[in-house]
Amino acid sequence: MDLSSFKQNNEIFHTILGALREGVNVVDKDGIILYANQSSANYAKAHIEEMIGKHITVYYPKAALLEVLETRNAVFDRKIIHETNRIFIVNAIPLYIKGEFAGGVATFRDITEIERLSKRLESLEMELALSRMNDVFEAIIGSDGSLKSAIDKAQRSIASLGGPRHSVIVGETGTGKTMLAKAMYSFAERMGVIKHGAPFVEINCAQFTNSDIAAMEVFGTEKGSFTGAYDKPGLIEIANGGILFLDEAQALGAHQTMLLKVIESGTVRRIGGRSEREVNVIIITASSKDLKKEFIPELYQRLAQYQIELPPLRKRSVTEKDRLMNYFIALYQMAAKNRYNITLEITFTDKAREILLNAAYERNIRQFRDVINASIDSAAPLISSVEKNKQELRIIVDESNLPFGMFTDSTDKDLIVSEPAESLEGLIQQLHEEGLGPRKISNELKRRGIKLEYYQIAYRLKNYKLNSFTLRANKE
Ligand SMILES: Nc1ncnc2c1ncn2[C@@H]1O[C@H](COP(=O)(O)OP(=O)(O)OP(=O)(O)O)[C@@H](O)[C@H]1O
Repeated sequence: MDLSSFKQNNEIFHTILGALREGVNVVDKDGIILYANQSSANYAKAHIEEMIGKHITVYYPKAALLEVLETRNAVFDRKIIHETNRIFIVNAIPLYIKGEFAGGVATFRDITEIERLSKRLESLEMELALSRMNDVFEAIIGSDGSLKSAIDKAQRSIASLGGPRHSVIVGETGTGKTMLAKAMYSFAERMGVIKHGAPFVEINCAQFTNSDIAAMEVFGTEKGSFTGAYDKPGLIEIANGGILFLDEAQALGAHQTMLLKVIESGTVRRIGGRSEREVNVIIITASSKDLKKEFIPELYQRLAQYQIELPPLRKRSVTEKDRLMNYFIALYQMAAKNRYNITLEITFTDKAREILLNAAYERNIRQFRDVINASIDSAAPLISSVEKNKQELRIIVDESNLPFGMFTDSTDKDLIVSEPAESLEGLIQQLHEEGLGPRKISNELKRRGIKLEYYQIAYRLKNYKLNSFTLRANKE
């Protein structure tokens, strides 16, 4: 088949194909364009006349037709990202004339908008799933296991027939107290106990330098009560109609009596103020301390009825820890999808997973989450080195990616995760760059509680050098 015979034979088809909204390209067996319709020319931002006789790659560098010419097999529904960043869905078939291979024909459609919308839909679906997860108790991992009684109490404190009660959540740092308080808020909203959109006000009383300042924030101040004081509502007033979450409430010190008064009377008096203001607020206090020692007895008694206890991570079953781990991995994937539109497939090696699940975490679930994120960070490339338009990425996290301090050759059961969470690999490289040899690095690591022999370090350094050499060579 050549250009002139193609023209003579196909006048009618030219008219039909020219009217199609799909792009159509016909090439000979060398990839020279014999025919391109108007839609194809539009997509390529060219004129039909100039395209004819040129090689297909001039206008479509990643043309599926190239594969057809090479393999003589058809290609169906291939998604191709064009240089212009437009996405096409392409079908291409080999062309046989009188039994002889003569080239190929491709039809294609621009699906950029459809793709964009479907990605948006996907991310909205994920957001929705996540928002649901945040506001229903069932989505809290462990709600059907170690947190069952805590959640039962939380529900009762909000939706008992006698009206909502104030409560206290007790648990070590990072065990999910804030998360549970937020779930209680959503539950109260759903049950109609508070109005939809009612305030949820959260404050950590321990963040202030002393209990007087914390109290001024919580209860408000009245002008003239002390030099420089001005009229300012406290968080209790701001939370009126909703929920006030007082984290580390024991830090209110002697002002706990004021809190007790709010709970008893449903009124608040600002610091330095004379009048009482009515407030209708559900107070959820939280503490990581022994409340019997920390709260004034009356406040403790008042709240103890609804003392909701959250277990530390070490008391949670391996199955729950495993579910938590999968949940945090899913959150990581979701973040990459939303931010960079990249679908990550993250796999932890069995060994890495085992070490992570058996380590001890002083800051509980929060630290567990941070360690998982740091491990994935360490195994994943930086976004700057991810190929443009890359949509899928596979990440394997092995033990070398786990944060420093977790890695050990010993069989100790109690691995303590130390901070900062940096990768062991990174630390070795850093020490090496500071001029230390394998033996000195091994000693330094031992000092930091990591047992790694000098020959193991030498091996890692060799790999590191090879990698950085390859990197440099690629750049040059
Ligand atoms: N059961 C759970 N299921 C899923 N995620 C959880 C669970 N418990 C805690 N988390 C997550 O762990 C992290 C820490 O939880 P949170 O901030 O609620 O802890 P906390 O007890 O309030 O900590 P602190 O005492 O330091 O304020 C959050 O990212 C939270 O979403």
